[in-house]
Amino acid sequence: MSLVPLKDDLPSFLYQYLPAAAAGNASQKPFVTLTYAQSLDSRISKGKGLRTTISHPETKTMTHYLRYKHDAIMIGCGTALADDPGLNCKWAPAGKTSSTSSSPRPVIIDPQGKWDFEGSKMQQLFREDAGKPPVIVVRDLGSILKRHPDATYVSAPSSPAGRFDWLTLMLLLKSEFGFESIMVEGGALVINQLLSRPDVVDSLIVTVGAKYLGSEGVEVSPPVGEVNLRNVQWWRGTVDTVMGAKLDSR
Ligand SMILES: NC(=O)c1ccc[n+]([C@@H]2O[C@H](COP(=O)([O-])OP(=O)(O)OC[C@H]3O[C@@H](n4cnc5c(N)ncnc54)[C@H](O)[C@@H]3O)[C@@H](O)[C@H]2O)c1
Ligand SMILES: Nc1nc(=O)c(N)c(NC[C@H](O)[C@H](O)[C@H](O)COP(=O)(O)O)[nH]1
Repeated sequence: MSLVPLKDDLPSFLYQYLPAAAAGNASQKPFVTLTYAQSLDSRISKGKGLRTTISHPETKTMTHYLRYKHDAIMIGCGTALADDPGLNCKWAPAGKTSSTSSSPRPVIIDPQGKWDFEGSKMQQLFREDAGKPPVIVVRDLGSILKRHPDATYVSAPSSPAGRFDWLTLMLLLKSEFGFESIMVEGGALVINQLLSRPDVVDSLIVTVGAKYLGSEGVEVSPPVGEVNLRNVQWWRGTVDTVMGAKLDSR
């Protein structure tokens, strides 16, 4: 499925929130952009396991533009299992065509190795030379039941409860794979943790769709309570709005 054209004013609106704006900053950590689409009632899907369209076609194109600007795209395995996402980039600058090389490398946070690359949309795109194969972050390489030869598995240190620390994880992904920029697309569990990590997240880009998804929907609401933002700007599209911001560390 092809994308509608990128709105002319989006690149300048987005610029300060993208990795290029931080080029030259000598950081051990990759540039991390947290981005997702939510309804007016702060839901990112209609219900657990239900893939739900929130973005208007023009903000969907924006998401692919964001993918173009990052080395890697990260999701939790809840999203991989629910949505079977492709995670490639279908946007290209004028006069160019999208390709595998312009797609970010998918990174799946899957401590117990529940998601299988075999039979996935990601595998289909990889076979069609339209997307890169994923890096799958697990807790213990020895415990994965089905290993796929085209996927790369990496283990990360975890807490006794099985949680990875985000900063450690991002540093590991940069040192092992050379990712200078990582776009995190969700889902809720991942977003809710990262909203309180200004030490990890460099930019926040949220699409707000003009719809409600109801109380059964998967909610974004950080458990830590109040999260303050700075450098806030809004872009207004035909139906959606997009907020660009930085997490406030104070
Ligand atoms: N609208 C959007 O922009 C958007 C984006 C992504 C996903 N979604 C929706 O979100 C829903 C999925 O969200 P979710 O919260 O169920 O799943 P998720 O994608 O956040 O994945 C959760 C899983 O990731 C792993 N994980 C997360 N944090 C971890 C950590 N610190 N250490 C180790 N493992 C960790 C765990 O296995 C956990 O069960 C789906 O319905 C999907 O459609 C919407
Ligand atoms: N920007 C955005 N708007 C939406 O309305 C929506 N539902 C998502 N959801 C993000 C989630 O991660 C999806 O699984 C991937 O966006 C699917 O990716 P593909 O299109 O298959 O490449 N993201």
